[in-house]
Amino acid sequence: MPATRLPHDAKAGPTKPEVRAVTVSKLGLTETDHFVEVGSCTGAVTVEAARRAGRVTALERSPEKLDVTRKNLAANGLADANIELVAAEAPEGLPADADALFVGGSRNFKAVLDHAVETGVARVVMNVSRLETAGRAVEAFRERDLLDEVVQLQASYGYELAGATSFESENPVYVITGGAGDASADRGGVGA
Ligand SMILES: C[S@@+](CC[C@H](N)C(=O)[O-])C[C@H]1O[C@@H](n2cnc3c(N)ncnc32)[C@H](O)[C@@H]1O
Repeated sequence: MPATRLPHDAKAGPTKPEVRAVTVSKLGLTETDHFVEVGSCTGAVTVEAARRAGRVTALERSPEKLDVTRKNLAANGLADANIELVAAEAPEGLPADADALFVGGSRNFKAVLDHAVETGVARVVMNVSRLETAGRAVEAFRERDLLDEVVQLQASYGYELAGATSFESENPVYVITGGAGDASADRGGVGA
């Protein structure tokens, strides 16, 4: 896969490359999938998902940020890909035929998860950085029988200090994974 270029920036993004790698892996995207994203912001995840999924719908409540998504998709040669960009605050605007859903923005997340259950989304991944929101999100997955696992990721980046290598740490991110239906074993779920 080519490296993801993000020449256009937006507040609250981008998701770090290491977190994107795990997120996209958990989503298990294939070329027949309709991938849906809530909160595309810089489009960092949108770009990587669009290289794997057959169809993409990206929702972003901020029209300015949606424009950043659009520009970064173009910067990665994906301007003509099968991607629909929707300026809406989910659950408004969510399609009913998603195979894989990534919740990158947490507003209304319970209603978003309700929609995932109602429409039988096979793979759902939600990334959360704030502890309290992570706790509520895990509960919401569990209450809806969506939960497979929770992974806490924390990357530290090495930099040179006095001729040696020291590390600068990023905030941890909670990657909550699951899905509707009986596909837990296929997703490698551990029944968290
Ligand atoms: C943490 S950022 C996502 C970062 C993104 N994954 C990236 O790499 O740039 C969260 C984004 O979700 C958007 N958002 C939050 N809740 C939303 C909702 N219910 N519907 C649509 N967008 C939402 C916010 O406007 C914000 O741009």
